[in-house]
Amino acid sequence: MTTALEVVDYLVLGGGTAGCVVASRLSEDPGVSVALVEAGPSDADEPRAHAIRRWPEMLEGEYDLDYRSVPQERGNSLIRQARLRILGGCSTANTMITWRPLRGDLREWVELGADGWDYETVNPYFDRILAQVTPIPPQDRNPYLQDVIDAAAAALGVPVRESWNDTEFRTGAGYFEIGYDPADNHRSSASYAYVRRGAERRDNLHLVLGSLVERLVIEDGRAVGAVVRDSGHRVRELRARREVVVSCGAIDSPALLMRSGIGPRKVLEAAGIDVVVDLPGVGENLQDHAEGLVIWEATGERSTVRATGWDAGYVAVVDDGDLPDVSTHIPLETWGVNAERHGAVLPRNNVSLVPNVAKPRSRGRVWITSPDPEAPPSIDYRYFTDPEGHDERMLVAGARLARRVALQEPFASHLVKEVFPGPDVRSDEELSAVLRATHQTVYHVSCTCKMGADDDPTAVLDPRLRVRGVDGLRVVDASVFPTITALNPVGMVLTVAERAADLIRGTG
Ligand SMILES: Cc1cc2nc3c(=O)[nH]c(=O)nc-3n(C[C@H](O)[C@H](O)[C@H](O)COP(=O)(O)OP(=O)(O)OC[C@H]3O[C@@H](n4cnc5c(N)ncnc54)[C@H](O)[C@@H]3O)c2cc1C
Repeated sequence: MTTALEVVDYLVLGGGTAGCVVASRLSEDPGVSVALVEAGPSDADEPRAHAIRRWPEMLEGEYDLDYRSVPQERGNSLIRQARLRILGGCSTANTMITWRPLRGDLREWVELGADGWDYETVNPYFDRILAQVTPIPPQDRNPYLQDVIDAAAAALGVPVRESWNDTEFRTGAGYFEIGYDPADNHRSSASYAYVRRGAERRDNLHLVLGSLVERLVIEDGRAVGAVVRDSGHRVRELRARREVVVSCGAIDSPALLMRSGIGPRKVLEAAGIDVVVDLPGVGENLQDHAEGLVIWEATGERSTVRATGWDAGYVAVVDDGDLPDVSTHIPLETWGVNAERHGAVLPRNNVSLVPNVAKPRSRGRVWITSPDPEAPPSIDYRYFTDPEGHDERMLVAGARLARRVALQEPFASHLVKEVFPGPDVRSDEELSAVLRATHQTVYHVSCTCKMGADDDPTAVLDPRLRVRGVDGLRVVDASVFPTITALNPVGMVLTVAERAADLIRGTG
């Protein structure tokens, strides 16, 4: 149903990955009304959103907010952070590599004060996910990827995995599990799985599309609604009888809180916004996965068979923890723009490995400088700034692992020579400098409205995802993570949203 009511029981702001789950689950109860407010359009008539292998065509176009950062002290200052303004949000343009929550990530969350987010409690929520998550079947398996998987397993001594989500692991190599239907390559986004396949026909779910939330309405310490502006610049107020849920993603959720007067006093005052709650953690604690790049000139031609083109990889432990330290994707086409900008001349026939820092310790921030809801927030990732140098060490370690894999058959036979960073770049210092200057984001920005313990002044949310200092207001999306997941986060975003629906309904 697409007409909007002015007053509903639950207002869900942001119809992205998490927002679609929450609105769909809450509207299962015909006795409540839910409005899902999304700045972008429906994905229903966008063919590039349906075929998951067309995901690159969704980037840097009309749906992509394409956020830039402030200059980076130690990382790449030219990162383009894709954020999708369309129903389903980033799940409508991503590669949907989906992992069951890792026990080690949740252990860390509980240690940081997220009571109730232990593995035993959270893990069953992954099994509720409606997105079709599947190991890649034979018809979509590219034989070149199989060669790299086999080489990685042999070179690094990790097992080849046929599937991942049915077991607990620290290491492995294999095709990933992906949210799609292999029969027709249809993306299983949150929009498709949760809203368009059923929930949108419910009378009690109101889709309010093309509507930007300017700010929350807070009265007497309680969130009671939101001011929204549609594409015709008509501004109106929507109100919630029960709760307001913010699901605008790890960049725009803190920005919306700040525009509404919830955030660090200094930031709000500098932006000319009246302080409603001085909450210093809003926008802080930003984490992202930075990925390095190693490129080789390749021999011969390779098959173009694919599910998404980013279908496989390996995860490895460098130190001795219970989580992977390095996660490496094996792309079918090299994303070479950062290397070329650095002066690399790439042969037409090339292949690459992209190792990312799985558990980064650096913390960045996002903040606003104006009350204008269309003004892009400022982002400072502060990549590779952790005092112990852990992130830099893992970036270098990831590139060294990639070089080891390249020496191993059957991958070695695909390669002529390394062309980037190049065989002359040998010392840790040299490797670090080149990799840091040219790294890419894996688009996993998170943790900017983290949940945490009562005595943590930087925790924006309590462990039931309620915003501290305001009644009737929760945040549900990748921003609530206390720390970033070691692997691709969308499985955890969906899991968190499933659990959030129970917390909101009072059944979890
Ligand atoms: C290119 C790309 C590839 C990726 N690949 C993978 C992958 O393979 N596996 C994986 O695990 N993760 C992947 N990710 C990351 C993953 O998709 C995200 O972490 C996840 O989807 C974030 O979900 P979210 O609900 O936090 O935010 P989003 O999905 O971004 O949803 C936020 C929504 O809020 C809306 N919104 C924002 N502000 C407002 C406002 N003021 N008013 C109204 N609406 C608003 C947005 O339009 C958007 O729809 C990828 C991301 C990208 C961009």
